[in-house]
Amino acid sequence: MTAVHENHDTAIIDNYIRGDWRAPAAGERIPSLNPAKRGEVVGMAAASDLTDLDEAVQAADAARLAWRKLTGAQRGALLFKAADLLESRMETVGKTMTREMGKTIGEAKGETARGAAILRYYAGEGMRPIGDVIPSTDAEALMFTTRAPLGVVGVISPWNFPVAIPVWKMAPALVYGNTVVWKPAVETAATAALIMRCFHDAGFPAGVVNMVLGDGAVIGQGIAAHPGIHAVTFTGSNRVGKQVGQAALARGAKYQLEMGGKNPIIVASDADLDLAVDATISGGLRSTGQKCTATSRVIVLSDVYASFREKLLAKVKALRVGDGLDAETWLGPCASAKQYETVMRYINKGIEEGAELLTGGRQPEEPALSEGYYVTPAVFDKVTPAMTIAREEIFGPVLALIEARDMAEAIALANDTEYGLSASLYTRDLGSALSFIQETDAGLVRVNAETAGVELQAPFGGMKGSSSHSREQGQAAIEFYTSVKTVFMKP
Ligand SMILES: NC(=O)C1=CN([C@@H]2O[C@H](COP(=O)(O)OP(=O)(O)OC[C@H]3O[C@@H](n4cnc5c(N)ncnc54)[C@H](O)[C@@H]3O)[C@@H](O)[C@H]2O)C=CC1
Ligand SMILES: O=C(O)CCC(=O)C(=O)O
Repeated sequence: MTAVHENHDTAIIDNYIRGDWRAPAAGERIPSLNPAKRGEVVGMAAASDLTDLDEAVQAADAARLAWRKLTGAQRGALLFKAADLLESRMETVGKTMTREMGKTIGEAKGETARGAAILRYYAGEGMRPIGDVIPSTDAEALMFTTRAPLGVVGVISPWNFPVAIPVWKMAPALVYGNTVVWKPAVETAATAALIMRCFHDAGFPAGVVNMVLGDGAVIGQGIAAHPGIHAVTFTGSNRVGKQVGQAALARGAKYQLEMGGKNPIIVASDADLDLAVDATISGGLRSTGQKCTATSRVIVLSDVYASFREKLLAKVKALRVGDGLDAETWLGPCASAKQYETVMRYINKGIEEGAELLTGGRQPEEPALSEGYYVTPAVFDKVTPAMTIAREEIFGPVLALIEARDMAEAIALANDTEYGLSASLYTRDLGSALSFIQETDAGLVRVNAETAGVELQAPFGGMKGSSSHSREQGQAAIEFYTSVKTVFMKP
């Protein structure tokens, strides 16, 4: 059985275990739906149970000794092949991603290209140093560090970056000699199957990389608690992330969590307001605001507040909402009914708590869009730091304008959150930029650039409640996916 029957509109999406596509043991399926067209089923994904998970863990365990014995260059060569395949399938992957979770086709193809670039980056890591020689106090001894893989790594990934996130977790796990059991979000199961197909066609040995689809509470929690899984990496909500971390900690497994954000952009009095407006829109509303790095709080200094608000509103009102497959669309639907309901709940809460909705926050009026989970981009004015829309992650196209008297107050407001993922400042003043860099509590600090958009070769992760204080991507990945061995050797 193949994973995705591309010529049909509805794909049958099986698990991928021990190098083969497998129907779930219990025969159950969950639909992956098109959020732009209520009722359109993109794929019927395996609704696996713990029997399927056990089989995948056994396959990953059986494959790991042979896999770790390969050289990094040999493992990297397979990742290079997977990168070429993913790149060559960009159209199909991009289109499937847009149909499953709604982001525009341009963003979806861009993300697929990013996935290929991440695979290539980690393919190259197979040839790079993995340790240091440390002078010993014993003249006859050679002392050095090397790194060992952890074993079987469980990967739990969300739907908002269905290619980039799992790839930036699986590629380093694999190149450093681990085997993988991956549970993608079921909302993007068809996209996940296309990634697995690249690994399969690249010739990865059976069992090295496995995919088990299913309900998060069953398979995700099953991965976190499974005694055969040595480390767990998770991206998603704070609520689930904490459960995953606790389950892994309880059995002594290594874990890494990347969770939410409530990311601020500060617009200083001397900022180029046009650039700041563009960054606010791009950072806050691209991918329909469904990025952990999305701009959510827009903190503007009093003396430019009114002119910034006017420029922002004019541009936000002109954004075109529609099906992500339509080349004219700037903003697609929310990814699912659940996400749509969450966003509408926050918009209503904002109004109830006294913020002023200046634009958007409604279903678009075009009849052609009545079948999708669309929300017009919303801008709230008169937002105070205590309001729910200023405190909780919304994950939707909602911007909250907050006024600050001066830079000191703006930075204090920016830090007034349980999260600490990304923060941005628009200014021309070096002093303000330096104070912001030093004082802001965020893992990603951006000056004259939007809050979203991470570079694959740089460490990525948050402070405070946004992460387990670890970093992903770039050279930082080696810290999670390997264990350091200090070797002391004498003749
Ligand atoms: N940091 C980020 O990039 C993301 C943040 N979110 C936030 O989470 C909110 C809810 O989105 P969801 O898709 O429901 O996120 P979620 O945290 O439920 O899902 C993320 C992943 O965890 C899995 N999962 C769900 N329950 C689990 C459990 N009990 N144990 C282990 N794994 C489990 C899911 O199947 C998915 O693969 C969003 O509104 C947004 O605020 C969602 C997706 C990504
Ligand atoms: O901003 C980005 O490029 C990455 C965002 C991200 O990691 C996320 O939303 O989960």
